[in-house]
Amino acid sequence: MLQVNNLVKHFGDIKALDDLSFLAEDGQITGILGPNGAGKTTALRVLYGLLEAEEGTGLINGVDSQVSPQLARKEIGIFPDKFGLYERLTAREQISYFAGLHGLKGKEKEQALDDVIEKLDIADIADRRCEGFSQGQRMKVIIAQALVHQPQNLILDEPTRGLDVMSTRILREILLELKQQGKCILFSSHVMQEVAALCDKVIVVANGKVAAVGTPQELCERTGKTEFEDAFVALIGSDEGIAA
Ligand SMILES: Nc1ncnc2c1ncn2[C@@H]1O[C@H](COP(=O)(O)OP(=O)(O)OP(=O)(O)O)[C@@H](O)[C@H]1O
Repeated sequence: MLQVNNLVKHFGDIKALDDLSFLAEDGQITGILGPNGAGKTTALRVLYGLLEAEEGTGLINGVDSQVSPQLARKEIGIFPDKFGLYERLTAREQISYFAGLHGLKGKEKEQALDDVIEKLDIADIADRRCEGFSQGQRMKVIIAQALVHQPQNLILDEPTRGLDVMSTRILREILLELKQQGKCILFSSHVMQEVAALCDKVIVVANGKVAAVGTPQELCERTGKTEFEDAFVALIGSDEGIAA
């Protein structure tokens, strides 16, 4: 379970988070949808303890990520907004590096690597250097490194940005499978259809605040619209910075 309570964060004069609170539950895919600059990345960074908010808390399975970052990170996997692979490492070495960062060693680490490589169906590329990997292969390696320590929660920041159609489809299937396993998945997006198609709950964020929370259908009903896109515009007054 992932929760932020009353987050306030400024960058100079910019109020990036303005009393932001939300909850992402186990066994669900929760989407944060908002235009450019809404505060999505800032909120996720506070949640995984990379950034300190002036007010409020970020909780991972109830553990405050500022107070107990090590404990909190055990239960969190991160798919960052900008990712790169170490081109000279093999996929297995890359994933192993992240397993090591999470304190896995020896036989336990080897078993975790074998498990995640099997789960993501990347045995055929596991011992190849990452240079030359396709987008889909890269995406799977990044997911594997996020999941190798078997966290309960997965946070993805704009995961489909720059991905081709095939890789996006594979990623969606992986997220749905993780949801079936009872994991808590939280992802940010500014792509409306993606959020509408995948999410059990949508948190609409604008100007560092929550503008609305609900299933895509609930948000349509609440605004009296049949299309999610129209509901979104009704909720935040504009669709600038949002992709259909
Ligand atoms: N390190 C920083 N220094 C200065 N301003 C920042 C910094 N990080 C974020 N901001 C500002 O805080 C606000 C929220 O930014 P944030 O990146 O959280 O938005 P976002 O919703 O993730 O946007 P996008 O969809 O464009 O990634 C923006 O006005 C942004 O310019």
